[in-house]
Amino acid sequence: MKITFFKYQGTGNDFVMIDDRDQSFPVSKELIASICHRRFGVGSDGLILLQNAEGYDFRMVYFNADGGEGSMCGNGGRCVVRFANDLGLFSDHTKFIAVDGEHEGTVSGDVIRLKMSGVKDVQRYEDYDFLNTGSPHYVTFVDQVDEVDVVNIGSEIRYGSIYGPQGGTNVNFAEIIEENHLSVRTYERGVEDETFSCGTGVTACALSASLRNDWQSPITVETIGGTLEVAFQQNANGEFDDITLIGPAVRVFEGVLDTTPTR
Ligand SMILES: N[C@H](CCC[C@H](N)C(=O)O)C(=O)O
Repeated sequence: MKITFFKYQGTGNDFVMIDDRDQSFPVSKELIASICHRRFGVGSDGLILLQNAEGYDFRMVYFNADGGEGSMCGNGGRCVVRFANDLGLFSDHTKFIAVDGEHEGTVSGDVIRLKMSGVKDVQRYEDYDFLNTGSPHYVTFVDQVDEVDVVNIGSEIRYGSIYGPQGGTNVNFAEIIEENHLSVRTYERGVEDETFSCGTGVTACALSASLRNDWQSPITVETIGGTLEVAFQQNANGEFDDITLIGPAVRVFEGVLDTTPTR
């Protein structure tokens, strides 16, 4: 079976994107993992299906590189907004549905803004915070993020901490560069590696830093793959809403997949 696909990336978090409005994509963990594989397939951190959804411009269905259906993906959400715009599904403002609920997005030149789910509960501990920004994130602050062994420490926390048994967590290491400015590296579950950027992780780090340092919105976050901005509001109960993830998302190429097994 031949399937046309597109490759998108947002700050170096890359995705295979498929227009699945006719729902013909043969979803299977093995097929998706083989497409995302960087040696045997196209190579990506995840795969996204754009489907029709009643009452919305589209539905985003996200899978991690291991082929498992993931929770929300912030950079993938920004990329699918760009994809839907490229397909002509909306002109500058869109409303779509994803696994964690409704999202809004806007396109203005190079910049994609994605409204994220609200965050009610931040579990705070001395050495780290744990919060769900659409996906679960462990956030710890370090002095020199460049020096961190992200893969080894990240996988230890992902599998070994109390978060391991419940489906695991993504693990973020954040360094404060100056007020309202962070540098973040992320170990992503489902990719089981460091990625160049993680949108829900960057969002989690920004919210955690604002709580710990009393910073106001917006917060700028450097990742390996580029710069993102997180804007938010905190209501009287301390909950975060109107969270927006802002940054570039671009189409890289298109191609045709042969879904007969590649290995
Ligand atoms: N890269 C994504 C996160 C994917 C989440 C996934 N790794 C999981 O929690 O299973 C992002 O930009 O938010």
